[in-house]
Amino acid sequence: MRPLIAIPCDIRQIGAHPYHAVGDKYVRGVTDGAGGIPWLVPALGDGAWLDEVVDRVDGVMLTGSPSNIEPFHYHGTPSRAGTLHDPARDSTTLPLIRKLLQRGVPFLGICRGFQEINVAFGGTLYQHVQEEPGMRDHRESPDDPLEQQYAPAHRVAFTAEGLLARLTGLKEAQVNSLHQQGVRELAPGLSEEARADDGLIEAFSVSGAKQFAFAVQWHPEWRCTGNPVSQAIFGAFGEACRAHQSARRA
Ligand SMILES: N[C@@H](CCC(=O)NCCCC(=O)O)C(=O)O
Repeated sequence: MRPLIAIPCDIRQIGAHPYHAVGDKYVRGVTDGAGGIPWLVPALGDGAWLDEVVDRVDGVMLTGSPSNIEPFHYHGTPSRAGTLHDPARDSTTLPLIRKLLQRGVPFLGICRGFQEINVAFGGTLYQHVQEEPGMRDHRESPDDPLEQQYAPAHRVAFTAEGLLARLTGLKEAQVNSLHQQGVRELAPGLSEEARADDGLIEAFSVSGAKQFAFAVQWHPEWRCTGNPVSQAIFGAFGEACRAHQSARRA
């Protein structure tokens, strides 16, 4: 049996109606990268139903999204006019992350998901990384073809003897970059796993977690089977989900 891996949805407006949605590349990261069965979980907020989700799943993947976390969650200044938010997603994923840690469910965070884990643990974010002194512009050019948007954009150095270094056997990698927010203060309890040349934290794990609890600012789900670092990340996540599945059934 393949492990059941939950993917919390965004709310996307399509025509006149809001939809609960997850991008295809994330679904394929779960099927092709982690070897799991994806379960798209609607963004319905916290409640007893979320505890039941946590009880039933073998792992959770938190995706990227164009929307930004509402800054009051990290005591940030209000967003600029026109910023895209997704309060339904915030009110689902932030409590979910805390429940996952308590219940030992493996999780992988990507881009917005990486930022959510930091915020859920009490960290803060830069709202516009490119405006910080010495920081590069980490945004993609939205008019470029997808091939170019997801092409390697900059180097990240892996923390010596960290999880990424152990999983890949590498000291560094070139990664894609499609975000404008980023970790300002890393939350207590998180350990840095990779950093860009401008100093931005690009990956972390939860210190001392019993389960796989890891996140990256870049997008390993993009064509994950063609990239050795992405394969290592999804492979380890899938293995952790299978171990949790076995433990749940024992
Ligand atoms: N909005 C945040 C997070 C950026 C992010 O997750 N981008 C991915 C967009 C494409 C997708 O849906 O995968 C920021 O700007 O930092």
